[in-house]
Amino acid sequence: MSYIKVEDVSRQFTKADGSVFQALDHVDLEIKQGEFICLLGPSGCGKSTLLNILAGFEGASAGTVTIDGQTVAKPSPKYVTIFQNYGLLPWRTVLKNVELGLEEQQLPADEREKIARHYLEVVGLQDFADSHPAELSGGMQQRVAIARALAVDPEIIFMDEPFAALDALTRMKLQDEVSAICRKQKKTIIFVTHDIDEAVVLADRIVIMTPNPGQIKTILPVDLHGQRDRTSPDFWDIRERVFECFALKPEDKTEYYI
Ligand SMILES: Nc1ncnc2c1ncn2[C@@H]1O[C@H](COP(=O)(O)OP(=O)(O)OP(=O)(O)O)[C@@H](O)[C@H]1O
Repeated sequence: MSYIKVEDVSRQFTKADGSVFQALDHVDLEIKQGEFICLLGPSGCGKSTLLNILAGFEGASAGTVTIDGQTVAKPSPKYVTIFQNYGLLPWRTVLKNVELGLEEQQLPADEREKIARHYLEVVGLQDFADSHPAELSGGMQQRVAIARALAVDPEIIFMDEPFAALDALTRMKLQDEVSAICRKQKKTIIFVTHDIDEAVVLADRIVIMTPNPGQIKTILPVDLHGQRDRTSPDFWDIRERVFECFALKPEDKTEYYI
C-alpha cells in the first residue's frame, strides 16, 4: 500500500530568455510508509525539484502528488525538511533551537524542554544544550537540525543534501547515525544526494534520476540489512549496479560523486 504517490508529474520552468525548461518529465513514484528513499542523480536532474513538490514548497506543472491519500498543495506541519545549511538560529542556544518546532504546538514550557532534551540525547548532544550554534562543528550543527526535526515527531523527513558541506569522515559518521536513528524512529525519509556511496549506505531503494529532461531512469532496491558495511562484497555489488545505471566507465569510478 503506497503512502506517497507521485503520478505523471512534470515540472517546467520558463528561463530568462523565454525558453521552457523541462525539469521533471512524466515522473511516477510510489513510496511506502517507513521507507528510506534516496533520490540520486547528477546535478540538474530534478532531485530538489521533486523533493520540493513532495514537500509542498512548489507545485507541479502537471500530474498529482498524494500523501496518505491527501493531495499535496502546501507544506504541512506533519513533514519537516532538513537542508544543507542546517537552518539554525544563531542567537538561540542549541536547546532553544531544538524547541523551535515545538513552540507551534503550544505545549507547556517544561514539556517542550523535556522533549528537546530527549532528542538532543538521541543525537548525542546532551552536553551542548546551552551552547550556541557558532560554537559547534558543522556535523554537530547538522545533528541539532536532525534533533529539531525529530522533536516534532514528523511523519516524513525530507532531506536535501544535508551532509554535502561536511568533511568525508563526519559525513560517514552522520550517515550511520541517521540511518540508525531514522529506522529506529520508523520515519519515512526522502533524501536527495548525488553521492553514490551515501545512497547505498542509507536507502531501502535508490531512485536513479537522469537529466534533460529530469526523469526516473530506474529504481534500485538495496537489499542490505542492519548496519551497512562499506567494505562488504554486497555493498560493492550494489555500488557497481548504480555505476552501471549511470553507464560510468571503470576509470570514472574513483570519483565517488556523479
Ligand atoms: N526556479 C527555477 N527557475 C528556472 N529553472 C529552474 C528553477 N529551479 C530549478 N530549475 C532548473 O531545473 C533543473 C533541475 O533543478 P534541481 O535543483 O531540481 O536539480 P538537482 O538535481 O537537485 O540539482 P543539484 O544536484 O545541482 O542540486 C536545473 O537545470 C535547474 O536549473
